[in-house]
Amino acid sequence: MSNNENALALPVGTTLDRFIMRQQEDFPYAKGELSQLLRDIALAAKIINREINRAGLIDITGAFGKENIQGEHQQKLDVIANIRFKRALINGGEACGILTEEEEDIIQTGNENGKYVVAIDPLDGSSNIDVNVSIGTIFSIYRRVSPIGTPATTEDFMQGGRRQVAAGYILYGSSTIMAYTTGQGVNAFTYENSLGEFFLSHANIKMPASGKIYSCNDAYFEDFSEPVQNFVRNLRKNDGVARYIGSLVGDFHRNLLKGGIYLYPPTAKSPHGKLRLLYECYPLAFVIEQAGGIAFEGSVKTLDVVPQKPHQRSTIFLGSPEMVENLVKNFFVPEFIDSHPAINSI
Ligand SMILES: O=P(O)(O)OC[C@H]1O[C@](O)(COP(=O)(O)O)[C@@H](O)[C@@H]1O
Ligand SMILES: [Mg+2]
Ligand SMILES: [Mg+2]
Repeated sequence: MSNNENALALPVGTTLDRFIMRQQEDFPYAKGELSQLLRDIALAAKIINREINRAGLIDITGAFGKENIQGEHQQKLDVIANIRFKRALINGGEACGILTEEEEDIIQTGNENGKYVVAIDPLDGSSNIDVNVSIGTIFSIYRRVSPIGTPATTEDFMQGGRRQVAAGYILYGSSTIMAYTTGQGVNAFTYENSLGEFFLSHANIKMPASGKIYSCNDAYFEDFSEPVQNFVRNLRKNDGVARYIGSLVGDFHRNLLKGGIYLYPPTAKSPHGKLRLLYECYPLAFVIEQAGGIAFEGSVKTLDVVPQKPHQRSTIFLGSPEMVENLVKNFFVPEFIDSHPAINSI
């Protein structure tokens, strides 16, 4: 295209679809199933984006009136998002099973020839739904280990964080962004409402090595272990900037772009952490490692945590590498480091 033509008709950019197809070309054996799965997730995200944008105008705000497997009161949008993703994955045909925050058991999609399973947090940041604060979706994809042509099994989901073939999130904020990795870096796409398309807006994201931002719920500060309290105190003393939206996806995305650290240590209320390993911690750990950051559970890297149960919780410290290393190497007591040799791999 000539410069005049580009000046006359500004290029709109690379659509998510086109980017997925180009990435697929890197995998000569690929048949397009993972590409289709990513497109199915993007489609559900577009529909949820439309519903979130007009949530106050249609009766989809407030509590749904039931509790989920986590013992949390479901919001209507939690349930709606769960339905939308299930439907998109069932109709898409590539996922044989789904594990979702909103349901206890694995969902059999009926696509027994599907090669993948998806673990998903359909709506992240539920406490912010009705107050127009950024919320999100988090997803993690594995190639199944159970035989093709049979129902999905728990084993398909319990392969461990390093077996994810793709992971990412959608942020429904001032703009809607889908960011994901397939192990070849992290790219983010911004949704263009009028064209109904996601366009590449952040190519090959690299997280700043350090930063000033720390994100943790200060209300639990007294519960934090002394090393973590000292780490936060030290940040406060050294121009640290406290930012906590209370939506993991929102806090994560900001810190990914600006540098920073998100901490959800053990608390009295959540002694094993609050966040869920399979559909919150693992996927964001995959993304952050691909962007040059570190995700740490407290004694090992998050992606090296061995999964025990589908809905298990985990503590997490994830962010800019220098900040996580500083926490682990300078604030964790030597005895703790000695008794947790994996720390030295940080
Ligand atoms: O209110 P707390 O304890 O700080 O927890 C906030 C965290 O809980 C979450 O809302 C949990 O996710 P869900 O909303 O998907 O349940 C995170 O998004 C957020 O970071
Ligand atoms: Mg969540
Ligand atoms: Mg959720």
